[in-house]
Amino acid sequence: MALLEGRNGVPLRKPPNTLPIVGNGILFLRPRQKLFSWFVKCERRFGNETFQISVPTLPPGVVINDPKNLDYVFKNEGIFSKGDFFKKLSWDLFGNGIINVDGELWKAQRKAGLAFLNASNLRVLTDIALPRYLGRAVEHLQIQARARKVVGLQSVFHEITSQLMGKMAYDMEMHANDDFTVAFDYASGAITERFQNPLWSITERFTGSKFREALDTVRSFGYKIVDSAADSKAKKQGNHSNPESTPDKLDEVSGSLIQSLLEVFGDNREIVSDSALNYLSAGRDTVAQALTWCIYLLMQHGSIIENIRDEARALLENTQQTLLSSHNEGVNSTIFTPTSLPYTMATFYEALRLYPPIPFEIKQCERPTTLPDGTFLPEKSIVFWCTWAMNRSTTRWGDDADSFRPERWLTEDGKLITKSAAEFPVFNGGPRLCLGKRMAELLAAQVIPTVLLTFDFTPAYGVERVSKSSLTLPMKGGLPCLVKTKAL
Ligand code: HEM
Repeated sequence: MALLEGRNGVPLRKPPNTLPIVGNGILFLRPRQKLFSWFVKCERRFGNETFQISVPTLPPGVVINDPKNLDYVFKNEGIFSKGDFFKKLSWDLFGNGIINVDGELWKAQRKAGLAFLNASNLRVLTDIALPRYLGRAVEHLQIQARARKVVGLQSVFHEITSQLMGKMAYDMEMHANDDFTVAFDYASGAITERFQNPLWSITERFTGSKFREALDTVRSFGYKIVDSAADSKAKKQGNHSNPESTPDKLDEVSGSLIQSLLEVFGDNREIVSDSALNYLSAGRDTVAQALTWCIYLLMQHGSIIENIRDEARALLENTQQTLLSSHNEGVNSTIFTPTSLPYTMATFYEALRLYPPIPFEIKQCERPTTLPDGTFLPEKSIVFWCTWAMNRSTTRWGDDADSFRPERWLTEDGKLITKSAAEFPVFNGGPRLCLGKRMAELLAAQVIPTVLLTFDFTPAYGVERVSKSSLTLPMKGGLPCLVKTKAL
């Protein structure tokens, strides 16, 4: 394998404390919070300069921080692929799912996803499904408030996104605390550890029995989704032939993702199952985590909560609507959209900036290339960017980059500022831009004002919350809160 040569003939700098042989490997064994801080320190030391990283588990690699370089990576999907390295380590969990493949297999799954997330399905999501599941969450919180019980808010958000994805994508009832979810969480943590532990293939032989059990649970759930899709198709056909039955719009679109996958991949049960599981993980965990970190930050910034409430109340008053109404099943939250609530969306984006649900990204070079800053990358080398650190760059976000300040996302006349994917890579970019970006925004626009107008939240934890080991950013121990119902 070729070695890194440098930039315009000059060798790339290495981070301080790089050791002979193990390079920066020891750092990768430390808790992820320490690793995040290390990347932030490196970003502040090197700025936009690409630097070299050496970890015994990784092929030769560089860390990029310059949006110009990232833009080049996004636009050259043919050069920068998921690569053998990533695929090998995450294969047991993601298999042939969209997150783990390139080429034709990726294209076909992306097409199925685009069909699922079309405008008319998203309309059913915002107008019927979300108000229903959000309404159930509000009811649950009201009961907990009356009982003065501590509530785990991360689980509440997870429950909303599980029900939503379960019904719309798979036509299945799914919940946040089912065996599959627990097993998936465990397996995701174990896969992340593979990226840090050079001896994983040996250590897992001795310590991996729980991991293997978790993978079995995940896999059998994948097959359950596929089998249930076939049943549900038959049931629907039966209903249509019955003139008495009037399926609601949600029933009509439910299961549309799995049905598209079945159409594309026919009876290849394994690929359909891998793909379904990948979509499930991409679609429900990320949003639930983003909402959790957002409320966590808001609990430390009471004035921002008041601004969100004012914005949402003004909208309800102007349109003479009420949020909780006995006529609706669920809440009447449809009026809350990304366009109608710029301050709320600025807050959501600011939370995503400080706590990006996918904090690290890795690509591998399929052939030699040179980045726009002149860094030469040989075939198979790794390109690494840490969204967590890029989003805290003082060069790009100012001296207060560490502060939670939604106003930075607003123009003087209150309009939302948009950033390019390379400047703000939270949703990735280029042809592999997150397929669910719009869905995530629609969810945030309804969930955040609804819960803040209906409840006061008080932290029921003593220390700063951190993320646990995972490919995404779950809050370790969840977000325990005391909840008080507000008079509307
Ligand atoms: C705040 C919420 C979300 C964030 C921050 C987020 C972020 C991302 C990121 C960074 C990637 C690139 C991952 C990689 O290739 O390594 C991605 C891909 C993807 N996301 Fe999201 N996502 C979110 C919500 C959603 C939702 C709601 C869905 C709906 C199903 C979704 C579906 C996908 C899919 C299918 C991909 C793979 C796209 C491809 O490779 O072509 N995401 N997302």
